[in-house]
Amino acid sequence: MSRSAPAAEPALADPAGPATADLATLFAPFTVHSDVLLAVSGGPDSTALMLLAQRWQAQCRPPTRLHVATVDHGLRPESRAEAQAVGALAGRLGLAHARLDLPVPLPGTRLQEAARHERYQALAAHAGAIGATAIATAHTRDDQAETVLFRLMRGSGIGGLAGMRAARPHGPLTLLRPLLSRPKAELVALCRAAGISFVEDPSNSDPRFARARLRTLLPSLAAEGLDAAAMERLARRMARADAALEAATDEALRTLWLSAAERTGEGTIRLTRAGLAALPEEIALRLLGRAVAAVGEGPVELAKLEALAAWIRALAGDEHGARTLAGALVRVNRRAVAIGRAPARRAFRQAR
Ligand SMILES: Nc1ncnc2c1ncn2[C@@H]1O[C@H](COP(=O)(O)OP(=O)(O)OP(=O)(O)O)[C@@H](O)[C@H]1O
Repeated sequence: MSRSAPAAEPALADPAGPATADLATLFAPFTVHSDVLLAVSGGPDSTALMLLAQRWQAQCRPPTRLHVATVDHGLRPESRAEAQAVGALAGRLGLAHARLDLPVPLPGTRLQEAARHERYQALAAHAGAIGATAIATAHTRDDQAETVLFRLMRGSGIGGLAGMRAARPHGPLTLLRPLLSRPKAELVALCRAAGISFVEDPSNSDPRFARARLRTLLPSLAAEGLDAAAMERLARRMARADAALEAATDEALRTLWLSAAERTGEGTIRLTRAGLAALPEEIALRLLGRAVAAVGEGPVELAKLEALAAWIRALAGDEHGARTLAGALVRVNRRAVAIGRAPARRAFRQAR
C-alpha cells in the first residue's frame, strides 16, 4: 500500500453538476458515518464520485471525513500510473489517498469475480485501518440496468431483480452507492466540464465476459423503450416489493417456527407443515430459502427452492421424506418440516 498526503494545489475548474440541495440528498447516507472511504479506480464514474463528494463536503460541511483508495490489480502496465493520477487528483481536492497493491496473479488464473472479491477485501481492510465505517462505490444507473438485465437472464426472483441496493452491510462496514440513480453520461460530462481526464477499463468491453456482451444489447433495448431509466425504476419497485415480502416472511417465521422445546436440536429449524402449506407460495419459498441458507452453505438458487417446495407439497399428508439441498437436510414428517445441517456426504450414505 502506498499513501499520499493531500497537497495544496490550485482549485479545479468548478464543474457543472447537481445543486447543493441535490448534493445533500445524494450524500445524506454518508452523514451517519464519521469516515467514508471512496473507492476510486480512475474511471469516469468514480472520478465523478470523488469530485461530487468533495463538492458536497465543501458546500454542506457535513461531519463526515472523506478518504480515497485505488486498488492496483497490477494487470495492465498502465495501472500504476492510473492509480498515481487518482492520487494526484485527490491531493488537489484535499483528500487523503491510498494505493492498495494486489499481488499480480499468474497468467490466465484471474477471473473477474476473483478480482472483484480481492478488491473488496483490500478496500475493507484499508477502511478498517483508517477507521472508516463505510465504503462508497460509483455504480450508476447504467450499472443498475446491466445488473437487472443480467439477473433476469439468470432467472432471478424479485429480490434479484431489485438490483444493487443503495446501502447494504458488508461485514462490519456499510457499502454505499450514492450514484445509483444517476446516468453514467452525466458523470462523464461532469469530468469533462471539470477538465479532468479519466481512464476506461478495457475489460468493460471484453466480449469474453457475459456482462460486456449484455452491455452491447442495451442500446437496442433502449430503442424499444426499455432504457436504463425504465430498468432502474423496475429495480426500485422490486426493492419495495421485496422489503414487504421480507417483512411478511419475518412474521411467518415467528408464527411457524415451533417452540424452542420442540426444536430437534442445535441448528435445526422446525416449521409446522400445515402452516407452511397454508402460506402464499412466495412467502413459503422465502422461509425455506432462509432456513436452508442458515443451516447449509448459504443462499440457494430460486429454481432449486421451487423444486424443494414442490416436492414437499407433493408428499401425501402422512408421508415422510428427506432430501438434501446445498448442505442442508430437509426432513418432512406428518407435523413438521425440519431443516438441519446435512451430514458429511460419506456419513450420509452410510446412514442410509
Ligand atoms: N481498481 C479499483 N480501485 C478502487 N475502486 C474501484 C476499482 N475498480 C472498481 N472500483 C469501484 O467499484 C465501482 C464499480 O466498478 P466496476 O463496475 O468496474 O466493478 P465490478 O467489477 O463490476 O464490481 P462490482 O459491480 O461488483 O462492484 C467503481 O465505480 C469504483 O467505485
